[in-house]
Amino acid sequence: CTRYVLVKNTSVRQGIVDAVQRALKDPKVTSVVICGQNGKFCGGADIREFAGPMSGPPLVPMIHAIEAVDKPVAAAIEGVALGGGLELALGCHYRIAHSKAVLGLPEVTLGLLPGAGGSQRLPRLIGLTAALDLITTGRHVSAAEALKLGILDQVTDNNAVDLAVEFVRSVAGQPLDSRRLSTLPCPCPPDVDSLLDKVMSKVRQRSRGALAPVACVQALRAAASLPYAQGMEKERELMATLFNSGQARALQYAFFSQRVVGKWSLPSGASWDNSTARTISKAAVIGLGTMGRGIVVALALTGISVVAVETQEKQLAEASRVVPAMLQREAGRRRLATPPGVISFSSNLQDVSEVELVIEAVFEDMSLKLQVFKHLASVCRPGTLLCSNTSGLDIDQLAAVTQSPGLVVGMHFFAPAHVMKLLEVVYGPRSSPEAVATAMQLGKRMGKVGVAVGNCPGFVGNRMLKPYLEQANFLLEEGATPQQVDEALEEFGFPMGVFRMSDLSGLDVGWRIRKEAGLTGPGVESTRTRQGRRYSPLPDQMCEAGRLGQKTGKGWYQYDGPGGRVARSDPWVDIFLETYRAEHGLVARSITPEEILERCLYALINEGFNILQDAVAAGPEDIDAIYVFGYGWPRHRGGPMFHAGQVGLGRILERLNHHHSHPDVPHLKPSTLLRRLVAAGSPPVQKWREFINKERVHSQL
Ligand SMILES: CCC/C=C/C(=O)SCCNC(=O)CCNC(=O)[C@H](O)C(C)(C)COP(=O)([O-])OP(=O)([O-])OC[C@H]1O[C@@H](n2cnc3c(N)ncnc32)[C@H](O)[C@@H]1OP(=O)([O-])[O-]
Repeated sequence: CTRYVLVKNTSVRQGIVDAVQRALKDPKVTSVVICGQNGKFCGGADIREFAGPMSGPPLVPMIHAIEAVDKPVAAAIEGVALGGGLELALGCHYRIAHSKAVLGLPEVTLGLLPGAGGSQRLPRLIGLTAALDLITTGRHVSAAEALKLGILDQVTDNNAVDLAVEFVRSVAGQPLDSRRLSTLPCPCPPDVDSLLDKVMSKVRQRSRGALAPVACVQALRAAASLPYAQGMEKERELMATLFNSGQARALQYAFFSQRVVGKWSLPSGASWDNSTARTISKAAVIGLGTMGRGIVVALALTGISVVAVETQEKQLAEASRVVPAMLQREAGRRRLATPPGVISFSSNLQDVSEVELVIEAVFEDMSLKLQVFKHLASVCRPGTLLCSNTSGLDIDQLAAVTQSPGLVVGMHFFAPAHVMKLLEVVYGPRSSPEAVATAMQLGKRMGKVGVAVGNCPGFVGNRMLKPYLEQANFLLEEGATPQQVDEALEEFGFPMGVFRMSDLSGLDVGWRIRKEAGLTGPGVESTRTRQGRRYSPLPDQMCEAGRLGQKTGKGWYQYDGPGGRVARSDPWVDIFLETYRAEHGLVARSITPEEILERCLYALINEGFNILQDAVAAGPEDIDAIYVFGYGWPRHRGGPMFHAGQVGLGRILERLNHHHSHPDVPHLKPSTLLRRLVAAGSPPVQKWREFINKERVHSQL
């Protein structure tokens, strides 16, 4: 048995073919072990290669050739065996892995299916039911789980390559027929059709409009019902359709944008590679409402010790009971051991004096937050980082009441904070690179996708949401129903339309903010123009009628009772809208789903261009990551800015101009950046950063 170590570069496939051929010809070689380099088996195909024509030997025949070899071939899996990497291992006769290795077929997350025989070999190895789970979710599995599922033959805590060499030597000369997966039948449960139908409806529901999960189920149906060669033909056909779809491009863009945002930079020139983060081991959270509790759990899961402070005794008692259970549940969900005794509860702000970082998560009220920050500035030791979990308040104003404004940043979590992946790290004009780097690193430790954003009302996510919500309300005034608007948005791929979402989060949240902004409340005249802009008082009137959403059992929809989850249309809302229109002399017209999407989504996208223009976000990837990870934007549509590129910037500009010129649909004035991009020939989204920087240098923005 001779070892041929494979080169790790773009010619990996050629390397494998050459090495296997040499091994076959060499009479001294009785068996073969395929391993990776530097402790990594293979992360799969290079996703960047998908944009151009593939070079080198194709994967499918290469894997077939390996499977057909009449000397035993084992894959020695260290690090990762993902996508094409695992498909290669499935072509080997044996698979031996290190206990820390991770395996999976994540192609579905890139808009593809395991198109190098994976959709046909994996079910033959582990059965249809388990293969459906792995392939339609794309989830990674540990070596221990892979062993249990039957993907692996052996797992070791020692050197996997050494064990694989020993193993293949021990089986040399034994018959290999039963090890060639393509020749085996696919183990299926008796009710195979009903299983496939159930999984199909589940994937359709989970990722509405996404093509890849559906194609994965179709490929697995072929594995269950057709001979291997025909199954491969089906796999090839489905792969070709997916490969050329806009969805695959969108999902591959989303893969890279998730990584691009980690390489943050600020307008000052500070960036991820020239700023030093502090490592935090002790933190505090102030305020144990829904957000605070989730943040405590997210911190505790990283092993950071947390002082959880709540001054209201009743709330504190409840949090002390609920938070440990939340921690245990979340640790279980992530298959982690529950970190022991890392949380201490207190009603005394004085108890945060020894921590290195504080996250304030009190009620969204500036005067309350200012009070807390003043108090923290006097209690904490010098050098403590002070962060605010605000969803849109001015970070600079908070920084101004502390002795070290450079150590103040926003950490905007999304509810539930221990589950949702997005974290907006908000830097004010005085935030230091060290503070931003620390918050970003802390977010990464918590498993978040952190995006550094500038300080402005609503930051990126909520600032873009505002025109989107406005247009949705205007559409109700003009004749749409909440169901029509929601259905159009859900058809587009959002898990929930805007009104269903508003019912879930509570209509009073926005009502309070509008009252604080002087847009509604006692003494404010009930007109459709406020502070010089078109305004819809519909959501305020819903709140005044006590319809706060699910929590009151009534909102834009009706529910079975307070806390009910199933939304049903409510004739009360129809009458309410008719009365409102009559009072204001509005004549309901028929509104198409296309108009709903244009008005809501293009308004949001237009604000995205304004945000890029104002340098509140460093690039379109930042906005797209925020919307995909925090606002339910369908991942298979890449994000709002990517989507704008797919639709065509010229088309977006033309439709915005069209709606803007309509006398009763203001606020849709196209952004200067959008106009300039169109004038420059609509460059692809990957070129926008460069374009914006050039325009800025030439003072065109
Ligand atoms: C017929 C064909 C059938 C086959 C299909 C497939 O195989 S589909 C593929 C199926 N495979 C997958 O879906 C696996 C996708 N990859 C992953 O899940 C993770 O990267 C990881 C678990 C391998 C490592 O996680 P980690 O946290 O340790 O590291 P990290 O995530 O930060 O990445 C480090 C750098 O590597 C880059 N890069 C990584 N992978 C690829 C790639 N395949 N390609 C290109 N680039 C890739 C990544 O962009 C980053 O670059 P940067 O920003 O430094 O310039």
